[in-house]
Amino acid sequence: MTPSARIAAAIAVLADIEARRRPAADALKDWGLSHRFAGSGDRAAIAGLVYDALRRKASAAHLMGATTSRAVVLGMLRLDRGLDLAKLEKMFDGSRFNPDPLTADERSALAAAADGKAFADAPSHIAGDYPEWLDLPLARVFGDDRVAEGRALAHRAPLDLRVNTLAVSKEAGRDPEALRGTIAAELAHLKPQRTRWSPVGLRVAIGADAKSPPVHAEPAFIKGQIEVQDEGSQVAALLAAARPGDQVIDLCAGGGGKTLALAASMANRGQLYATDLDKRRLAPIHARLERAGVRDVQVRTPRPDVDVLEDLHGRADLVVVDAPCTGTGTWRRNPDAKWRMRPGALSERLAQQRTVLDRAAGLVRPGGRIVYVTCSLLADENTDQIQAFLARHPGFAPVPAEKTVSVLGDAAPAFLDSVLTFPEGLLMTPRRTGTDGFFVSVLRRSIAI
Ligand SMILES: C[S@@+](CC[C@H](N)C(=O)[O-])C[C@H]1O[C@@H](n2cnc3c(N)ncnc32)[C@H](O)[C@@H]1O
Repeated sequence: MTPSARIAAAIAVLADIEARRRPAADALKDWGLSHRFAGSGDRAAIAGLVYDALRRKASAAHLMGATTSRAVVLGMLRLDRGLDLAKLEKMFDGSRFNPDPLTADERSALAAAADGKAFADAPSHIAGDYPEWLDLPLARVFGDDRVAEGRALAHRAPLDLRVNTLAVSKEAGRDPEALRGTIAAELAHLKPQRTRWSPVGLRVAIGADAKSPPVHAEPAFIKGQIEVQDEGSQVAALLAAARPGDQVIDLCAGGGGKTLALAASMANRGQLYATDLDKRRLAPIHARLERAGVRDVQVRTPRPDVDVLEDLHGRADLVVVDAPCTGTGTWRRNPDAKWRMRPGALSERLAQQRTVLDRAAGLVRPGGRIVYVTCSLLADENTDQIQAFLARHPGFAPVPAEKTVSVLGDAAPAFLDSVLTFPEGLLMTPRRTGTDGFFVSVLRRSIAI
């Protein structure tokens, strides 16, 4: 397919998403099924156009003065891909498979982008590309920076990998930097860069038209030496500071992303218990633990009316609560979710977070810690949730961010400068740390019972 035909296809897929209010992934899948001639490169490029258009949906529509899928794609091509009027005229030529020629209105809207005034009077939620109802909640956290934070969330995320020190260590010694170097050399064809904060992270940039590389087919992945994990998630697991020999509970283990990282910090020594409310979410963890060479994890699959952690009450050195949340910090990766999110979903998550935090409180030993993590940017799910927890559980106190970050070693001071800090914890964002948005709060239980 030509670049123009791909654009026409992306406009059709977006129109389907809007008309049938369906998830982008479903609409893209259907398009693929009914256009079997399209190769994998075409499909990836069309998906890239659709997701980029969703990322810039509000600003692109504002620029074009229309909310149609064609307007949103045109606005995105101008704002995000930097295509100027002359280039767009050539691509929108109306020939077979290509989009119709530009109208006079479209031409003048696109020309206006060049003078930089198109957003001078735009409200924050349009300039920052997020839903209007979230303007106040985001203003509460970021103030006037919310537009810049929203813009950073409207860019594509890179592909981040975590080097699994458990699986590589036999070949290169235990020094994480040496292990990272070994894997970086093995993946040289992907041009990985060392991540800034995580000492075991590698970052692969992905171009606008490029597919995500098939990491799952890499020998290093098959051998369990790398995992796909956003650097923010890696850092959140590092800040939990699980140590070899600890008794650790991962209460919301899901598919095990954090569990695997915690197990690596513990160097397979001690005991890590992984559980989740939903056994279907937990199921993939078994194969992942096996592939990663993790030996110190017991998976406790939930059972109806049974407390599968009953024997662990008041015993854990560390309980990690990777809480269910709105995912507002991951909008780079899920631009579709950004526009689909509703206030009802927030209240539901808040109730779940309360339940799981209260459960965690009963599991920690005196002197032990809860590490509460969300991939949300909203105060309701982060600082407010922790304040309410501390009011219900006066035996816990937050550990200051300055102390929490010390596990990052040489990177700690710059990391502390980059994050937003609160008495209850710290917040990473794409704009500040180049990661997904993650809130981390460390809560220590007092020794006195
Ligand atoms: C953010 S996801 C976890 C992601 C996972 N830790 C990872 O890194 O791949 C949140 C998880 O919390 C689980 N959950 C929700 N309510 C819970 C509860 N009351 N107790 C335990 N888990 C719960 C959900 O099923 C979901 O898998």
